Parts: sequence; structure tokens; C-alpha cells
Amino acid sequence: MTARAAAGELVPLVEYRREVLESITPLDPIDLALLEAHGCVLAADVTAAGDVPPFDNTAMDGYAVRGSVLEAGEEFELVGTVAAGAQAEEPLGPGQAVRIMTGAPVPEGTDAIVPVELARERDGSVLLEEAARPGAHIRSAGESARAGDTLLDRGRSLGAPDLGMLAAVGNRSVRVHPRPRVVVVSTGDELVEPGRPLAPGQIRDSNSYMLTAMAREAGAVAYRQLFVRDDPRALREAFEGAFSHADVLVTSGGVSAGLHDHVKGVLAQLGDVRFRKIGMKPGMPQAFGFVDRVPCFALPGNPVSAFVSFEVFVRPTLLRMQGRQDLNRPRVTAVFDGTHGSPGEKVEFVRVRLAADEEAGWRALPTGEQGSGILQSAVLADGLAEIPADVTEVAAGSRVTVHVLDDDVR
Ligand SMILES: Nc1nc2c(c(=O)[nH]1)N[C@H]1C(S)=C(S)[C@@H](COP(=O)(O)OP(=O)(O)OC[C@H]3O[C@@H](n4cnc5c(N)ncnc54)[C@H](O)[C@@H]3O)O[C@H]1N2
Ligand code: MOO
Repeated sequence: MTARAAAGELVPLVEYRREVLESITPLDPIDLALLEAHGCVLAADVTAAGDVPPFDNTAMDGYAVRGSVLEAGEEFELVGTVAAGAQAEEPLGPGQAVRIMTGAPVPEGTDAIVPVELARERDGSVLLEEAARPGAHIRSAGESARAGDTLLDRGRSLGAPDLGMLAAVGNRSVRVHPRPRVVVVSTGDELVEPGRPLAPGQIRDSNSYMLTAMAREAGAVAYRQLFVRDDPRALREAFEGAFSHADVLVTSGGVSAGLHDHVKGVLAQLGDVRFRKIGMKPGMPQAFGFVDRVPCFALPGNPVSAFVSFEVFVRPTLLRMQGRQDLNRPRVTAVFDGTHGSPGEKVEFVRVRLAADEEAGWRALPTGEQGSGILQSAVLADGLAEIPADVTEVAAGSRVTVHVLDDDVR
């Protein structure tokens, strides 16, 4: 066996990603209170139980008038006042009017609402200062939605107006796919908490902050667990603890070939988790699988490797668990503004900054050195240029596909 074969051939990125995503299903739907459901995906169509608005009402503060002639100078007998929230008044008789406030029920028999600015009160009556159009400013029952109408389709992500509509038709809760609970655990003997002094050989645990934030950006409820030492027993305890409240486990570190890289071994003992080398850079060593029904991602420890791995595998997983169909970032084609040597055999993700360009559409500027420990180049990036596995030289001016990370870049 060659050393290469012993090390394991690289699994093509698309194959691995497909395998991961095909194993993921949306979380079972639950009923959530309206504000809890904000941003969640609807698991069932929503129909209106009643009309919205439920009764004819006025769109203006003014007068409800009844009369066959609605010309300027016409005079009506003023017989009362209807406020919003009041019961509908007695029906109006011919030649009668009531004061009426926006949103108040329109009395039966009303021919038009005359805004207060276009009428004048005098000695118990109201005079029109301008002609009124029959039906003016009356909002009819059901004009926004009729009982039985489908208001919101299954699969839709609930935005603010959707929640308003749900409330308007009387729903206190709504059936949605919940947000996955993600537990993020960094591993490594070298890690310390930010704010603590560094002893020789130590670094700060930055991955868990980044990954927890990324999970939240992907719509998950994410918890950062304190990092764990490279010790099989400590790792096992930490992971078992996480499974009590996780729909997904994400770890970083401990998946390569070092003597202390125990994460993959411990996860493989707990469940069906496999370690693979993927044809991608950064992010070659990966472990993925299930412990019970919980998907587990053991990402490589290098900060940019963890960042890119999350983008490519974990983010779409979290979206699918939330019932989303579109799992991909928006993509643009851009002109590469620099030169870059790529390893071949692996799809490479180059951190770039996108700039709008009248001629080229988009230009993609690499954000600096692309080492997998150089997180600052991810800080400066708003896109990842995907360099195919068979490309070894990206020449200035060549066209590249960029995954857009920043919602503001469109
Ligand atoms: N002989 C080999 N060595 C390595 C290989 C290989 O195939 N053969 N793969 C390399 C690649 S590629 C990567 S990526 C890394 C992955 O390493 P691990 O997942 O085992 O991670 P560690 O060794 O624990 O750490 C790598 C690197 O990242 C730093 N790190 C770890 N955790 C954190 C954290 N929470 N916050 C910030 N930085 C972190 C750690 O200090 C190391 O510098 O393996 C290569 N080696
Ligand atoms: O794959 Mo490692 O992620 O290149 O640094």
C-alpha cells in the first residue's frame, strides 16, 4: 500500500457535501408563539379563520353620511358619534350623519365617509364642503383576507408582515420547523479563554466564538460550551453532556494526525461518525456522522479551516433542518483581481473582497495571505472564490465563482 493510499484518497467535495446533506431532514414541526416563530419556516399552509377586517369600517376620521345626493353644500342631521372599538351604531336614516373615527364600524346605510377636513358642523348638522364619492373611505369586511383564504404557504420563512397577518386572523401560535439547537465545543490543550493571560505555547479559543456566531447567523439557537482538553475521557464527558440539549454538535480541533487528536476517535465510539479527508482547501480533515439522531461535525482546528468548513457543510445543514429549500449562498461571477497558485486536487476557497465594477460586473480581490490560521483575511472578506480542483494557477483577469457571504453585497 502506498503512503498516499494509507492516508486515504481525498473524497471529492461535492460528493461529501451531498452525502452530508442527504442524511439531514427538517426538524419535526412544532407550534411556536408568534414572536418565537419569527424567521422560522412554516410547516403547514395558514388559512384565515375569519374575515380581515372583520367588519366594514372607516379609513378616515370624519362623518358617516347617508344621502342620495352627496354634493358640496349638502346638509345632514348629526345624530351621534362612533369611536374605534365601539359597537356599530343604529342604522343611519336618510339625511343623517354620525361623527366617526378611523377604524370604527360603519353604521348600516352609510353611503360615504366624509373626512373631517371636508365638512363643517353647524347647529346640530354637518355640511359638506366638497362633493363626496359614494363608498368613499369605507374599508369593507374581508378586503384584506376572506375566511378560508390561504394566507401563507407552507415553506415560507415568516417575516414581520406575516406575523402581523397571523395575529390579525387570530392565531396565537403557528406550526413551524424549530431552530436547531447547536452546541459548539472547541478542543485543545493549548486553549485559554480570552481575557486570561497566555502561558508559553497557549492561544486563545477563538473558534468557538466564531462558530457559535455563525450558527446563530444561520438561524440556529447556538450555545458555546467551554473548550475541552485533548483527553479522551474529558472529551467523552463533554460530548455526552452536549447531547442532552443539542440537535447538532459542532467541534473544532483534534481531527488531523497528531498524537493528541482524539476527537474523531471519541465520536466514533459514541456513534456512527467517520473521519475523511476531503478534496478542499482549507478544511481537508473532517469527521461527520450521527450520535443517536444528532448530526456531529468535527471540524479542523485551524480557524479558517473551521470557518470554511462551517460555511460549506454546517450552514446548509442548519438551513435544511429549519425546513429551508435554498441552502446556498448567492453566487456571482467575478473577475479575479490578483494571481493565485492553487494546489490542484482540491477545491480551494479563496477569501476575497468584492467590488462592483461597471465593466466587469464584479471584481474579486484576495484579502491577503491565505494560510488557514490567518483569520484576519476572513475578517476582511465578503466572499469566498471557489477555485475548481483542476485549476492550479488563477491568473489575473480570469473569471471565478464567488459565494457571497455578506447580505449587503448584492
Ligand atoms: N501530519 C499531518 N498534519 C496535519 C494534517 C495532516 O493531514 N497530516 N492536516 C493539517 C490540516 S490541513 C489541518 S486543517 C489541521 C487540522 O488540525 P486539527 O483539527 O487536528 O486541529 P488542531 O491540531 O487541534 O489545531 C490546528 C491549529 O488550529 C489551532 N486551533 C485549534 N483550536 C483552536 C481554537 N479553538 N481557536 C483558535 N485556534 C485553534 C491550533 O492551535 C493549531 O494551530 O491539521 C494539519 N496537520
Ligand atoms: O485543510 Mo487544512 O484545513 O488546509 O489547513
